[in-house]
Amino acid sequence: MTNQDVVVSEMGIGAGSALPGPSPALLACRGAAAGAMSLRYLDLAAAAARSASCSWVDAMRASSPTRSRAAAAADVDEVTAWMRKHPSALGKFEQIASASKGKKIVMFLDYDGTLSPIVSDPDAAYMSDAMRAAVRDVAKNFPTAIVSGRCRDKVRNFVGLPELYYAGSHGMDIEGPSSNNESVLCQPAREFLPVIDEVYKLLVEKTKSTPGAKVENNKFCLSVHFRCVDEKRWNALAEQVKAVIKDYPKLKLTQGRKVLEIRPSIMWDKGKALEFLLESLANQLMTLHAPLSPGFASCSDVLPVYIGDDRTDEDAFKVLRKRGQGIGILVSKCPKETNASYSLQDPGEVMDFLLRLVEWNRRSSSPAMIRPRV
Ligand SMILES: O=P(O)(O)OC[C@H]1O[C@H](O[C@H]2O[C@H](CO)[C@@H](O)[C@H](O)[C@H]2O)[C@H](O)[C@@H](O)[C@@H]1O
Repeated sequence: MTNQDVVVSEMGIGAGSALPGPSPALLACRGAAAGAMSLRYLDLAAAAARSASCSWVDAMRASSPTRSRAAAAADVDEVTAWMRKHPSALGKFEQIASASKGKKIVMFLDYDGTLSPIVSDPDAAYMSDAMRAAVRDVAKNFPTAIVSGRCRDKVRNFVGLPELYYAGSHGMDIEGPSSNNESVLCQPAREFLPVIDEVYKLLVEKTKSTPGAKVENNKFCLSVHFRCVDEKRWNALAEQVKAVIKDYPKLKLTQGRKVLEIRPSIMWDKGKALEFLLESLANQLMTLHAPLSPGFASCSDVLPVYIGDDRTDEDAFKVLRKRGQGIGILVSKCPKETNASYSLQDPGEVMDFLLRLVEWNRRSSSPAMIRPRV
């Protein structure tokens, strides 16, 4: 197998398989990106005829439409239908709260596009102080983990809360709260470190002729950023990336928001990280409250809530669906194919949801008020 055949797993392309058919909703977003409103099925056929790198580029456009594009994205009926399937987690807050009654919430939060707004410079994706305070409050109430494509150290520095769990490099680098003696808990791709460093250097060299291109070293994976590159050069840049990784059959390409990601072809993703963390966190809860019991993580007493905005978060949403346990919330302004059950529009709404959850937990765990007799 050559790397030309390797996979954009989030789009459902297996090695050597046909191109993915973007959903009508995705096409609508992409259609808006092109300034056209009625692409849909005709475009599906056209999309299938394009080259693999074109499909990456199309998928990247679809995954991160600009605000005006998103606003124009789909017609009202399509948005209404999508919202019916993935209602607002704020609008349905009472439903979510009642699903968590008697259960211990475990909170999983993606970083970019979920806690911080998407910005042009990946090194300047700061989280607001208000969001940091909200996440700190969440962590006081529920075990909380940040699950990110970023290098673990970088995302921990951005968030700045040592009491949390962090899963960096799309879950391939997991650490516990800094108070733990052994804070690194899981690094399933350790053997790939030298090859990732090698490919990083090659990609920097290869892409330096493309104005605006940026390669980010996320330790166990790499990101090639397209956001500041003229769209006319996107196909050529995708080709440059493919030309480098074709010699590395143990690496695969995936796609995110205006980014191509290069990572080890191991069966590990944000979904696996969620399962690993659920097991660790649940065991920790059990040692605090009752004797350790194996398999507690699958017990119905635990309610994982995962909030994320990107294709890579779909691996975690899928795990929740498969387990029939927990709540997946997609952060998106426009219809996207997703395994999440609920939606929020942007990091501002994520913060409102987190604050509401904290307030609900505070009220429901405080002793009932004793009314004076009259
Ligand atoms: O899993 P995440 O925490 O969502 O990380 C995914 C990627 O996020 C970052 O890139 C994205 O955000 C940047 C800053 O807003 C933006 O410039 C870029 O276009 C987005 O793709 C991060 O830089 C990547 O390394 C992560 O893989």
